[in-house]
Amino acid sequence: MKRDGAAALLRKELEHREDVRFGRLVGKRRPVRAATVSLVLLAGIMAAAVLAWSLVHARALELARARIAATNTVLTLANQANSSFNVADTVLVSLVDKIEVEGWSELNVDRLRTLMAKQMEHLPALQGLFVYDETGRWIATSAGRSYEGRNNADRTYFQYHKHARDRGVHIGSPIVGRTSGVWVVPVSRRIEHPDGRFAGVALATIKIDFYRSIYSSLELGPGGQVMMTLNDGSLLLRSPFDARELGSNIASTPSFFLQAKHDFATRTVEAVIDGKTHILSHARIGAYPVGITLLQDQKAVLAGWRHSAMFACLALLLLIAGLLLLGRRVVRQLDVREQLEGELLSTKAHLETANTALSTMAYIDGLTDLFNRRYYELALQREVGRASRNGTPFAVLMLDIDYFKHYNDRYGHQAGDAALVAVAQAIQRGLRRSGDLAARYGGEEFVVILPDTDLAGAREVAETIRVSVQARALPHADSPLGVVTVSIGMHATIPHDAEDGANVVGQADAALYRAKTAGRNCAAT
Ligand SMILES: Nc1nc2c(ncn2[C@@H]2O[C@H](COP(=O)(O)OP(=O)(O)OP(=O)(O)O)[C@@H](O)[C@H]2O)c(=O)[nH]1
Repeated sequence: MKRDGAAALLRKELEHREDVRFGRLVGKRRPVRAATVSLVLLAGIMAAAVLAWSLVHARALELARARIAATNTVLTLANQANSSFNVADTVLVSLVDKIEVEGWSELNVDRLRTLMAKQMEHLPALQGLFVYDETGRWIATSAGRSYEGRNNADRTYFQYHKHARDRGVHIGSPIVGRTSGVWVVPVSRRIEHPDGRFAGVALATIKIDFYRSIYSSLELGPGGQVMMTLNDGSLLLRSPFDARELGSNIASTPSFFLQAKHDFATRTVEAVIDGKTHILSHARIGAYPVGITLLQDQKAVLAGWRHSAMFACLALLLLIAGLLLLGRRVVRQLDVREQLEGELLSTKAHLETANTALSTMAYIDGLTDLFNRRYYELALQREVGRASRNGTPFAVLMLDIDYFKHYNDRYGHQAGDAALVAVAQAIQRGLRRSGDLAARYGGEEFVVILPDTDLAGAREVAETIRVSVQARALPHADSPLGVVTVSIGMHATIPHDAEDGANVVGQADAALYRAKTAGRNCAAT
C-alpha cells in the first residue's frame, strides 16, 4: 500500500465522516425547528378558530333564546290583556242585555247599582262600571256615590256609540276617570231601544295601573320597552311609563308600522327605529283591536355574551402569547444546541485530524517520507507471521548509499539530505505491489520488505531500484562511478517462526556487506 495514497484516503474519510455527521445533525434539527414553529402557529390558529366558532355559535344561541323569551312574553301579555278585556266585555254584555230587556222605564236602578257593585268585587282589573242614558246622564255606577247632574255626553266613546250603529265592544284611548281621577282604558257598548234607536252607553273602565304593575316588573334591559296599542295606533300604555304620552297616536312611528300583519311575530329589525338593531315581537289579541309589542335593543340582549366573548378573547390572546414565548424559547434552545453541537463536531474533527497527523508522524520518516524503522519493525513482524502461516516466501532488501560520507563531506549535509530524498523516491517507485513496503532503516540505509516474493523476484526489484538510483545521475565526484549509487543485499525465505524472520534481515545485511566488498552499485545475495 502506498503511503501517500493511504494518507489521502484517510484525510478524505475524515472529512466525509465530519460532513455526514454534521449534515445529519443539522438536517435533523431543521425539521424539528420548522415543526416547532408550525406547531405553535397551528395551535394558535386552531384555538382562534375554535373560539371564533364557539362565539358565533353562542351569539346565535343567545339571540334565539332572546327571541323565544320575547315571543313568550308578548303572548303571555296578550293573553292577560285579552282576559281583562273579556271580563269587562262580559259584564257589559250582561248589563246591556238586562237594560234592553227591562227597558229604561221598568228598570230598577237600585238593583242594577247593587249588581254592578257586586260584580266589581270579583274584578280587580276594573276601576268602575257605568251606565248612561241617551243624553249622557249618569244612570248607575258601581261606585254607588251621588252623581246627580253629571253628564258624560262629551266623552269620545259616548259620541261614538251615539252615532255608530255598532253593537260590538268599543275600546277607547286612555282617559282620566271623572270620579276616580286615575288613568283608565274605557271599554263600552251601545244600548238600544227595541226599535234600534240609541238608548245610552254601558261603560267598564280598566285601570292602567293594572297593566303597568305587570309591565314594569319585566326585565327588558337598557332601551327595552313594551306597549299596548289599539289597531288605529292609539297608545294605551308604554313601559317605561310616561303619563304624557297616554292616548297619543303612534301609528306613524316605525315601531308601530313594523308590527306584523299576522297575529304574532318576532323578528330582527335593523337600523329603522333609532339606528340600532332591535328584536321586535308583536302579538294581536284575537277578539279585540288591541296589540302588544315588545322591543329590545339587540346590543343590550347580547351584553352578557359580549362580556364572555371579551374574556374568552383575552384568554386566547394570553394563550397565543404564551405559545409564542414558548415556541421562541424552544427555537432559541435549538439554536444554542445547534451551535454547541457544531462547535463540538468541529473540535472533534480537529482532534481526530491531529490524532491522525500524530499517528502518521509516529510511523513516517520526516526527511524521506518513507515509513520509519518503528513501522518497519511492526510490518516485519506482521509479514513474517503471515508468511509462516501461509507457507509463502518473503524477501528483504537492505540498501545503502555508496561513499555517502564523502558525499556529505564534499557537497555538505543539506545536499546529502536531498540525495537521501532522491534515493528514497527511487526506492518507492521501484516497488510494484501494494503490499511491498520501503522504510528508512537509519542514516543512509534503507530496507524493503517484499511479501510473497522469492529470491528471483527480490533480485528484479533490487535491480530496478539500483538502476533507477544510478539513472538519476546525482553527481558524486568522490565515487569511482561519478554519480550516487546504492549497494543492495537481499535474502528470501519461507519463515517458520519469528527467529527465521530476524534471520532474513541478518542474511540481507550480510549480503549487503558482500555487495559493498564486491565493488558497490550492485545487488548481492
Ligand atoms: N546528509 C546526511 N547524512 C547522513 C544522514 N544519516 C547518515 N549520514 C551520513 O552517512 C554517512 C555514512 O557513512 P559510512 O557509514 O562511513 O559509509 P559510506 O561513506 O557510505 O561508505 P560505504 O557505505 O562503505 O560506501 C555518514 O557520514 C553519516 O554522517 C542523514 O540523515 N543526512
